[in-house]
Amino acid sequence: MFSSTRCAFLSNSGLGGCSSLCDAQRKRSTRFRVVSMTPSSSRSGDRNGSVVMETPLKELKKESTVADVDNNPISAGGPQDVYGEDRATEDHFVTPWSVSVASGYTLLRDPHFNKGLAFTENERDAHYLRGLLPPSVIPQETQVKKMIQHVRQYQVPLQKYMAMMDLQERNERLFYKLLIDHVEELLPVVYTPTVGEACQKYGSIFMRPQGLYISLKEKGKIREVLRNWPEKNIQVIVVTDGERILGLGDLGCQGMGIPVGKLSLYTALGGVRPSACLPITIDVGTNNEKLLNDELYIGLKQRRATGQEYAELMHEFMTAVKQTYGEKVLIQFEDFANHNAFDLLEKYRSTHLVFNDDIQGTASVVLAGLVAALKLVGGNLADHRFLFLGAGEAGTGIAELIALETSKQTNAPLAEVRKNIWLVDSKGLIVSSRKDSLQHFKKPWAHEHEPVRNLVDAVNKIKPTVLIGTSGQGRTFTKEVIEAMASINERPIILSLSNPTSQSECTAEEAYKWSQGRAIFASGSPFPPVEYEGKVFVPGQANNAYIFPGFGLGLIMSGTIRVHDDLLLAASEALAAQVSQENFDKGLIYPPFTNIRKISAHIAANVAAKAYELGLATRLPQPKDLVKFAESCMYTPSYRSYR
Ligand SMILES: NC(=O)C1=CN([C@@H]2O[C@H](COP(=O)(O)OP(=O)(O)OC[C@H]3O[C@@H](n4cnc5c(N)ncnc54)[C@H](OP(=O)(O)O)[C@@H]3O)[C@@H](O)[C@H]2O)C=CC1
Ligand SMILES: CC(=O)C(=O)O
Ligand SMILES: [Mg+2]
Repeated sequence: MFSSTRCAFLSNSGLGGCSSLCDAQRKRSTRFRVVSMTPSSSRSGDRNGSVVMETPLKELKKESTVADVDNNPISAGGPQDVYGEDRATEDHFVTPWSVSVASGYTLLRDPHFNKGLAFTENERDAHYLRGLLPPSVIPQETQVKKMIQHVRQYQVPLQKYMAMMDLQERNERLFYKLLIDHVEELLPVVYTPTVGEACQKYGSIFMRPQGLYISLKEKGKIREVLRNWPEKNIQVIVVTDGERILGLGDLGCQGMGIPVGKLSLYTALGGVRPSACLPITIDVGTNNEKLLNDELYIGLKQRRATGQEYAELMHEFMTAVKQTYGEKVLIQFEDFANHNAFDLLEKYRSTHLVFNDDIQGTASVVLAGLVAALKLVGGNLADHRFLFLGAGEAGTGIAELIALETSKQTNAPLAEVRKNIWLVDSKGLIVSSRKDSLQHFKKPWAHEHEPVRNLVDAVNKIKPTVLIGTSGQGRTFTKEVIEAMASINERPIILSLSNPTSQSECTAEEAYKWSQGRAIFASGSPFPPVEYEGKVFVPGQANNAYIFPGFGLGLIMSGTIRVHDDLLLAASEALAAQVSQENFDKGLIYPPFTNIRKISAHIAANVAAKAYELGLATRLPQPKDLVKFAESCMYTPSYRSYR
């Protein structure tokens, strides 16, 4: 469909494009690095199957009319979202290499550059859009208003989710603007709880791949698979193997919804460029019988590989990522089952920039909430007693960070402060006399105590001031449990962290009602405000989404090369400091998500400051004002003008 005059070049960050480089273009393009799109070519086009011609930047005069360079210090030097078009000789380009994206119909189909009806009259003339759009020019703000109405018209959360995914596929900047402007309303749509249902039904709602699938079939070829991804300057990868998706269990390959959702929060909440984010699902099979028998299941139809086969695939993946994207790419492990999660973290934490969100990110967010809660209930961490239902990744991760912080505050040995923290798993209270062989991550919590089988008895015996649910089992904080907490404490702190909503240990209403309105409550998935005896209680959301976007930004902007526990403490401290008196007055222990970008900038700054202090940051010199620097690094989704 492209004539020689209309066919435009494709930039390193533009999707889709013309199927071959036309002659006229080829002539003009010799001064530039130009990618001719063949079916196998990628956006950077430095691979077999692409025609690549490069010209160093000095041969291109810098020009001032390209208004859309990502003004982002942390992406400088790498491929950026730069729009140009095929008037190559007019020196329209500012990147070191590559330029230009498709124009006309192809431009409208490119989610990175599409602006829909917001294309101006001039842009419509310049980019061959005349006639391809209805005549009205509608600014982005108005498009946002229209889109939020569109999403609101759906009553079913999954339909809202699909409307959002559809928008992300059509117009990325509008998607992010909408998400940022309506974050409280849309977080439950693109993230928990709805993303859980989306993963369960991924096979039937699957439209277009949104991330990379690396299965056992790709063993031995993972570097090649990584090169198939159209973006080259990757800064954050969220990877899952789908074995423990939220509290929904093994969803195999359909767990992809989680990395996709988490990374959209990296951008919306933390300001990391979308093109720097790569969602990955490792498919080693699934043990979910329902999926194995489902003809629409999108993953490998085999039982999960384990042992050496699993370890080898993961090792090839970890090695390939570092070789492809370098030392400083951040890898976030997400929703692995605990029998792999702890081992993977242990194995790679000293060689890669990795963290496990469920173990470490969750710990950081919960510690922040607890520190804030102490302002309402009084005392220091050391004065409190903690009981967990659930002793897996989240439970033991949080327990360890509380112990670490308490030990720092009191100078008491870790082993000593751990004695104030108790965990219950599916077999009862974890005590030293337990006959079953405890997994290694439970052992530090096996204190001297008689065996206790159930949670109510554990509450009555341990007399905790804080009860934390990390069991993945819904409605396990029964009336009896919450009444017991309320009889022991004037202000019981109760956190039901399990996701999605169906797995929450109790609802907000139950927590407030059964404690006669005295509980300080937060949950992993959001609950609406509750009215109890004429008073409105607003529950907080204790979710790692508060931490990982800002945490990741802090690591990236400082060029940090390893994650140290002190960085998680720094993130936690920064989040706790963002809870205002107004929030406390409402009984909240987390600030609202409406301010999340500001919160993320503070988290990023505190994390980066600690990384510099520990000598882990490689971006030198250290910026003077790290909060401002963090803000300046953030991607903003406003449309750029294409001149
Ligand atoms: N709010 C947030 O930000 C986050 C929330 N989560 C949520 O936390 C939940 C747990 O995640 P994670 O820790 O990774 O999962 P794990 O599988 O690692 O741990 C689950 C733990 O719960 C225990 N358990 C299961 N059933 C019961 C029961 N009936 N009674 C008591 N204990 C039980 C398990 O016992 P056993 O060891 O004996 O099998 C295990 O110790 C999930 O729902 C997840 O969505 C996770 C991360 C972040
Ligand atoms: C929030 C999260 O990471 C989880 O539930 O697994
Ligand atoms: Mg998770």
